[in-house]
Amino acid sequence: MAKLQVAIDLLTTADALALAEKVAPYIDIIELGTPLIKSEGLAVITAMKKAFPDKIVFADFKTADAGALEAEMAFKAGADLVTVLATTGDATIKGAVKAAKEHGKGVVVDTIGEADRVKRAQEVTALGVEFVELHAGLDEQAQPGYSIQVLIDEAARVGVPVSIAGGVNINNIAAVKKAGVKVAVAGASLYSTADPAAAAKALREALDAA
Ligand SMILES: O=C(CO)[C@H](O)[C@H](O)COP(=O)(O)O
Repeated sequence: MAKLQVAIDLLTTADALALAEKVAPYIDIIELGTPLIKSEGLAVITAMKKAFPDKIVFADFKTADAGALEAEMAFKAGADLVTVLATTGDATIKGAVKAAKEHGKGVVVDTIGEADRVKRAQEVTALGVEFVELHAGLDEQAQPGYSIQVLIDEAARVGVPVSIAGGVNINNIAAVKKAGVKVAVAGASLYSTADPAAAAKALREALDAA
């Protein structure tokens, strides 16, 4: 069964907690977005884990260096998963994985900016990461002609555990699921809507549909 992850790209802990409260019944993973962590610091991770101890808390650090140190910071603050960039060297990913093993936690590799997402996903899976995020970031999504279909096609052929992030919404969630993802990540389609709880419920139902 695929998991549903809410990506919280808001800027305050209060707003993040309020959104999490609304969508919590329908989601498995709470992602604290990179701008949120830069705005509020590690304290937002601790606050979220304290408020939702049964959810998987995902710290979107997008680490590019000092993998062990940064992963350690995230885990000590309460994160269950932390992201490292696919574009960084294997040594950084290995360092984060080592810290994860020591804490009983996990590393997710984010392919944002990676030229060959499929090849890199296969390479880094061998380093012991939990799964790889096939990701088109917010700036890439804003480019003319962007379509999430490219990520869906990659997920269908990659052959290793992946999530998709890059504009997941109610119109494409069935195709995202059909591609065999481990996790579907939804950000703007939840936090930018008037009724995040209803939107999360609809995504959950679509994901769980046979
Ligand atoms: O990590 C991110 C941007 O770097 C976003 O959280 C991710 O792209 C998911 O959000 P959305 O569904 O709005 O694309």
